[in-house]
Amino acid sequence: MLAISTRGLGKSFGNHRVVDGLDLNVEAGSVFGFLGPNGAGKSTTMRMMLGLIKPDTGSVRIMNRCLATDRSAALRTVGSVIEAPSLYDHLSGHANLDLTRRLLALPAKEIERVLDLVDLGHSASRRVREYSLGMKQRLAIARALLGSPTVLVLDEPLNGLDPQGIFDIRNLIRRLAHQEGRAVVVSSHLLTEVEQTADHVGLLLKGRLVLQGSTETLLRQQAAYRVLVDDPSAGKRVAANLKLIASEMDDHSLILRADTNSTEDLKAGELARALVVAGLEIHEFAPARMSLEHLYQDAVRQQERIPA
Ligand SMILES: Nc1ncnc2c1ncn2[C@@H]1O[C@H](COP(=O)(O)OP(=O)(O)OP(=O)(O)O)[C@@H](O)[C@H]1O
Repeated sequence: MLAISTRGLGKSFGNHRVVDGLDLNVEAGSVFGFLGPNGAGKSTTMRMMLGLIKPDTGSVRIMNRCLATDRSAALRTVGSVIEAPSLYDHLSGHANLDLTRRLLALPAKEIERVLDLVDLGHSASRRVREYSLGMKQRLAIARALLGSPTVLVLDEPLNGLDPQGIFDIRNLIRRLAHQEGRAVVVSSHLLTEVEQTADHVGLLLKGRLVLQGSTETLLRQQAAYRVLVDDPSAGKRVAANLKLIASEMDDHSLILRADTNSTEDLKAGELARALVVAGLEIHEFAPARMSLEHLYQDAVRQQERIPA
């Protein structure tokens, strides 16, 4: 089931087409990583998903309700944290949540439930000004969870966090999707983090969706090999002759792969033969995993070939 879908979603500011014909599909009970560099249009898209700004073209459906024609029913199923969490620093975590709980006319026990979910029960009576950024982020997510929305939209929730903060938020996001059955949309430009968190990804470049699908499937689509040879520079030349993309790792091994836009598959035998024929000594040769970073670089290269 689709928790959020957009069809032909578009938005311009003046002459600048910031979001251009997006068909996004966010599955229920899964994490959707919304990727793209700064200025790609992620926040604008999320704002349209939440009804904060009006699209020029296209539509948004949330839990099968049309945002334009059934706005309050559609938005009732969504919680969000957009940009920096706006919390009252001089109040406790509990008091911050209580303000929103009262506005939503929810029972008092709802606060304990969301505090438990984000693992902040022990710090609930402390003032928010004493919280780390990661704790503030978790508190903001707790607030978004008041009322048990089935969909959560989080804009850059990992920004500015230290490794422990990232780890906590990543686990929380996965738990909310996989154990609690919510759809969580997470925007980010941190490819490695999203690769470890998101079940599905969508990559936005200059307002256009250039890649969308299951993270696992996208990464498995194309063969890649990790090769350690005695002369990495010569290895790179062999790769270039075979029209392969070569990335040199810190240990001087090479990750060799076909461009994801190429229809040619990379054959291990052909590659090994070419390296040997070039007089290289192969110390290691093993299948390698593609990364979102690779897919991202390919998508950027592809887009540069297409005139805007
Ligand atoms: N209200 C606005 N008026 C004019 N231009 C805007 C407005 N909001 C966003 N933009 C422009 O639209 C483009 C996309 O911005 P957006 O914030 O959606 O990108 P983003 O992918 O979320 O990037 P970032 O991570 O930097 O926020 C940018 O060029 C931005 O300057």
